Amino acid sequence: MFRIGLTGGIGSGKNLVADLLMRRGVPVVDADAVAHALTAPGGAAMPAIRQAFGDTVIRPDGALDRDVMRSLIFSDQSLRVRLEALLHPMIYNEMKRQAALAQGPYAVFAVPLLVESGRWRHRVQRICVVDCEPATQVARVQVRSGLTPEVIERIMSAQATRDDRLAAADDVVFNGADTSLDELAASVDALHDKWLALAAQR
Ligand SMILES: CC(C)(COP(=O)(O)OP(=O)(O)OC[C@H]1O[C@@H](n2cnc3c(N)ncnc32)[C@H](O)[C@@H]1O)[C@@H](O)C(=O)NCCC(=O)NCCS
Ligand SMILES: Nc1ncnc2c1ncn2[C@@H]1O[C@H](COP(=O)(O)OP(=O)(O)OP(=O)(O)O)[C@@H](O)[C@H]1O
Repeated sequence: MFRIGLTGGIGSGKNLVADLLMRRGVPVVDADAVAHALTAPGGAAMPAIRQAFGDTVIRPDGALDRDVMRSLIFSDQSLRVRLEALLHPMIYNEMKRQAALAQGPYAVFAVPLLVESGRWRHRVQRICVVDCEPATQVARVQVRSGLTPEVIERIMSAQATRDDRLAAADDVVFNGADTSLDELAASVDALHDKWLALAAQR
């Protein structure tokens, strides 16, 4: 199957683009969704997380305490590396399992850290970047999560820069501060047509 990697910085609009594609019947395998399932109560990653980070990162219901873990990993790079080393292979394996069930001319892999990670780049035929101004990322995430601009900027500094991401892109969906949802849907429709045509040529 033709494979598209969909990526973008925090708050760029990746989830919106993925939803628009899903509404067009495209199978989307989503790294964030898999990561959340692995760290939910009873999630498969929780025993290893408890072992590596201790009980303070576990909520009473057995789920990952996301606020505690966020403050740990975005203030200490070695802890972020430790969490990623544990979670990323599990995320990847589960995404592979889900992808094997996908049907259709092409599938989309939504991966926030696609450009940063060596794992994905060569496993997709195209990279699509959802792009917006960094200030728009901060504003959107602030509204959505209530995190402070300082915390959001710290998360952004653990990600590829806008330029690095754009340099890796085969396709770009611009979703800036002034992009309406109708404009975003029109960009997604155009890409969907393009990817269907490319998938048909293979
Ligand atoms: C730190 C955690 C607990 C915070 O949880 P929270 O619910 O606030 O965020 P969520 O998981 O929904 O991620 C939101 C966004 O944060 C950014 N982000 C998450 N993890 C990372 C990371 N390791 N490095 C850089 N950015 C990250 C991405 O843009 C992602 O889309 C969580 O992000 C996590 O477990 N991260 C490690 C797993 C990972 O690397 N996930 C990225 C997708 S593979
Ligand atoms: N063009 C837009 N118009 C209005 N709201 C938008 C637009 N693009 C994104 N948003 C809003 O901004 C927030 C972030 O978008 P979204 O969740 O799609 O981003 P993301 O890149 O998946 O973020 P993350 O990396 O944090 O998961 C959401 O609340 C979304 O509804």
